[in-house]
Amino acid sequence: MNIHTPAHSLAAAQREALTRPTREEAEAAVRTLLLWAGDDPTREGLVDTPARVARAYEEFFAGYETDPVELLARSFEETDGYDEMVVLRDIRLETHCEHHMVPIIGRAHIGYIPDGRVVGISKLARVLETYAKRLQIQEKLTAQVANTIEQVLKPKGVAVVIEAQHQCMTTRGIHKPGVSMVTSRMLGAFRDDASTRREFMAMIGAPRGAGEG
Ligand SMILES: Nc1nc2c(ncn2[C@@H]2O[C@H](COP(=O)(O)OP(=O)(O)OP(=O)(O)O)[C@@H](O)[C@H]2O)c(=O)[nH]1
Ligand SMILES: [Zn+2]
Repeated sequence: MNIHTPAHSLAAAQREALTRPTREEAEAAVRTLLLWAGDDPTREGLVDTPARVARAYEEFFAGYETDPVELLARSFEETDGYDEMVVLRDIRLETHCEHHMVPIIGRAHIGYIPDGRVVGISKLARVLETYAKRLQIQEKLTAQVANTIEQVLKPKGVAVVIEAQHQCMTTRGIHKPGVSMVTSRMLGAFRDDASTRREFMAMIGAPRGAGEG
């Protein structure tokens, strides 16, 4: 695969090479996991669980079916020259860790400085949601959201900060509840100009240290 393949199409291209199992095969896999956990998949409480899990997976991983670039396709130019920062803060984030397939729960903050065009503000949250409904690591999710906004909208700058708790660290393994991971991706003016970055950090009430360096 060409290294210049845009991030948003990577998952789609990779998936083309894969054969999707049938619903029955997916449910059979869940039955195997129930047995592996040590339970009896034929008992009353579990007999419908494979179907429920398959439906839940359709919801958790619906983001493979959506092209985030299309979400940003409609933009508006009648802004009377508005060229200040636009920030969407405290967007609830739910995604799944690609290592353990357990939830990562947190908040995201997205900012950009328009260059003649603005986008419907809900679309920024939709871009986040599309990438979040795929298996993720937080760094990749952060970069994908910022890169997509930059590629499509071509603004003067894009900033994305994500703070999240990883259940693979809170409910298993190292068991450290209360620990958040903070990631940021700064592009354009947010990367080049410290005062722009500080203004964004102040607007989102950023955790100390986020986005610096
Ligand atoms: N960088 C990064 N690491 C993550 C993320 N989500 C989970 N991880 C880490 O991925 C690593 C996977 O490490 P492994 O040693 O392969 O797996 P493991 O034996 O289950 O690791 P432990 O969680 O330490 O028990 C762990 O350190 C997780 O904490 C993420 O979004 N970003
Ligand atoms: Zn994990």
